[in-house]
Amino acid sequence: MNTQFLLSALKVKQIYGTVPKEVIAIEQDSRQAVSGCLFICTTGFTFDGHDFYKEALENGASIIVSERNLDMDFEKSALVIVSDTKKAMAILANRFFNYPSTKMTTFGVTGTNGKTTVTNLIYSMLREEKIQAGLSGTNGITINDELKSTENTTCDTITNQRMLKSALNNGISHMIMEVSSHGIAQGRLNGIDFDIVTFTNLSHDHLDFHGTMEQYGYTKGILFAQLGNDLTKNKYIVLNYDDPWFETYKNISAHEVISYGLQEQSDFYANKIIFHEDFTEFTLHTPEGSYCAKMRLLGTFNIYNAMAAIASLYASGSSVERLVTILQSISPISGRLEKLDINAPVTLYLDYAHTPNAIESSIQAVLPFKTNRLIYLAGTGGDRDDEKRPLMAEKASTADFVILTINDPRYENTENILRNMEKGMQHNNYVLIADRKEAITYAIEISEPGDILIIAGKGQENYQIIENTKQPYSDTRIIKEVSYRKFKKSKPTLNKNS
Ligand SMILES: CC(=O)N[C@H]1[C@@H](OP(=O)(O)OP(=O)(O)OC[C@H]2O[C@@H](n3ccc(=O)[nH]c3=O)[C@H](O)[C@@H]2O)O[C@H](CO)[C@@H](O)[C@@H]1O[C@H](C)C(=O)N[C@@H](C)C(=O)N[C@H](CCC(=O)O)C(=O)O
Ligand SMILES: Nc1ncnc2c1ncn2[C@@H]1O[C@H](COP(=O)(O)OP(=O)(O)OP(=O)(O)O)[C@@H](O)[C@H]1O
Repeated sequence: MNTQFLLSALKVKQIYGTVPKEVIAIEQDSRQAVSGCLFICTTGFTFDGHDFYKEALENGASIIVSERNLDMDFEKSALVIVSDTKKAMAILANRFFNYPSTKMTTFGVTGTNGKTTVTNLIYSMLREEKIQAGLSGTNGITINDELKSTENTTCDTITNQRMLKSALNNGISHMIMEVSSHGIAQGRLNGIDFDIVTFTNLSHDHLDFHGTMEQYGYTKGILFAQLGNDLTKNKYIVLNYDDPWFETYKNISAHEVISYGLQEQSDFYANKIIFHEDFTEFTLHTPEGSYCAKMRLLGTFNIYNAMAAIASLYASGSSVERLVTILQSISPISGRLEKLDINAPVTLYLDYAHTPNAIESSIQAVLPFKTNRLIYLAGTGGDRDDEKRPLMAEKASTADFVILTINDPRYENTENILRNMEKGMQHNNYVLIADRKEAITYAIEISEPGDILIIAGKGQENYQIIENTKQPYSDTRIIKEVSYRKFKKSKPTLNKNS
């Protein structure tokens, strides 16, 4: 791209040296810098990108964008000083990739729980309609059904713009993005022209980062504000009417609100709910009429997720009747209260619950089928929100027996994590087992015919974070091996992803 044109998007404070005619790439990570690229220095939580400009130059960067003067040879490369490199990064990335989000229907889904489920439902429904759709979130980026893993649920600004551009080049017309509160707070979404933003719910999580629930809620609200005030475009906010943040969020943007919930006041509401062991039935009332809905997803929380997805697609112009038909055929989302086929006299669910509210929701979902004991394995991560730990154990206490363990220890002392969680236990039927594999083995070993087991915390993730490295790890693999040993009924079917 022509450098003058690119830089004219900014109020530049000072330019040292002569800028080259063209910029061939933009990068914020010196390790990714390539010949002829523009490197932007941003200050992070761990490093200051300004400390890496020399590495970027060695890798061939021809322009450095910085907040301060740097010791450089201006004969060889140029230095552009701006007041806020994070803001500049989004402005430059959007211009460099030519504003791809403005050329697609772009969905953003945020909330404490349910983002992956709702985004996957929207994606699957669109794919079922043969619409070219892309998806980004906790499981990575999927373009044309091809999955690429990513570091974050919500990628950094430049990766986002590159992804959107690549999606556009691949013919994608609808992009669905999981939006984390970290992503919003760090401006990773700046410049993304969302058409529909959807809110699932807000409950205790990530307070190590946000400090208070108010700050956490405020941060989520920024996404709704970012829909803007330009009413020449039809944009929508899809909100959970039953969440206490509904009233706050509904007034944040000038755009129309579409609400969903279990109360008649919502635009989309569900009643006459019948829970079956393998599916759920309910009547869905919508602005287009009432329908008998059926889905293979379980629990009241998934009725909320299904309504969030349907209401979001209704906002983008889909027919509700058609969406209700498609919903029936959608498979449960991998690792989200997913019933695993282990050919045993117990029922075992793999779940990703790692917040107090999610644990409560997953337990509520299986209670209608409980005939014997409910055994719940709850895990949490090290070096993250420690306030939620006792609250998680408190919610898990609804189960008859609880195993407290760890998801990703990182650098934290495992004893410390478990003792923290233990404080919330409401009865004495529990054990603390730091090693997750041992904990899962224990849960299955003590199970008896008729028991329900929920193995929560990691879902289908294929790693465990120990110190700062991701070690290969899989709950599914352990579950299948141990249950085969215990029940010896069928050989476990393991594929390379399990
Ligand atoms: C705490 C946090 O959110 N950190 C995120 C942040 O990293 P950071 O601020 O620490 O960046 P840094 O490592 O200090 O680097 C600063 C700058 O120096 C540059 N640098 C750094 C090193 C080097 O050698 N060369 C170099 O140029 C970096 O590219 C960067 O531009 O910005 C990075 C780029 O956007 C993110 O990848 C990183 O996510 C880390 C890995 C992370 O674990 N984040 C979690 C908390 C997170 O964001 N989670 C949410 C999901 C939460 C949920 O819902 O469960 C998510 O969206 O993933
Ligand atoms: N709408 C909901 N309300 C409450 N709990 C939910 C809801 N949807 C999902 N859950 C619970 O949260 C877990 C994680 O679901 P999901 O992955 O869809 O959420 P998420 O917001 O993407 O999570 P994360 O941000 O951690 O990736 C599920 O396994 C389930 O236990």
